Amino acid sequence: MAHTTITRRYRFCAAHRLHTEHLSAEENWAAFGKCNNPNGHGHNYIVLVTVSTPETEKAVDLARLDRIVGERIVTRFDHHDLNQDPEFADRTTTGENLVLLIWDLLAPHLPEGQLKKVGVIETRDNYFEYAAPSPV
Ligand SMILES: Nc1nc2c(c(=O)[nH]1)N=C([C@H](O)[C@H](O)COP(=O)(O)OP(=O)(O)OP(=O)(O)O)CN2
Ligand SMILES: [Zn+2]
Repeated sequence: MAHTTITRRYRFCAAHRLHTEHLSAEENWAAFGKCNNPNGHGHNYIVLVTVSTPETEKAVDLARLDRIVGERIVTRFDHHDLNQDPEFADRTTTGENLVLLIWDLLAPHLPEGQLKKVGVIETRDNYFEYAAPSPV
């Protein structure tokens, strides 16, 4: 069945430090280099949310999508330190972990099966993505 997809762009600014309590100071530095600096650093994150709808269903309204992403993601992370977020208590604040967390925070609030992909642009050169597994 034909599907249409829409990708909408959101933004937030946040600080983080790549660090894990499971490694020593030296091991953290070896693993994460300058991103392990104790003072942390910031990014202007861009989040790309892709929803897809079969032609027989009504697509999620963009105003509703904005509200969900605003409440669940932007308000939660904008001008915050990601390392202080409870979901990162035992996970490093990598882009890989952030994109998975954003997926997990959004999926339960969207019509079942409509969330297809989440992308996070962290820097000019770093893009992280998680996509729903294709049905077999
Ligand atoms: N596997 C991962 N490695 C790194 C991540 C990550 O999320 N997953 N993140 C970082 C840092 O957050 C860092 O801010 C990005 O580092 P880097 O690419 O070095 O960014 P710069 O803009 O400073 O790039 P330069 O190439 O040094 O100019 C690191 N690693
Ligand atoms: Zn960083």
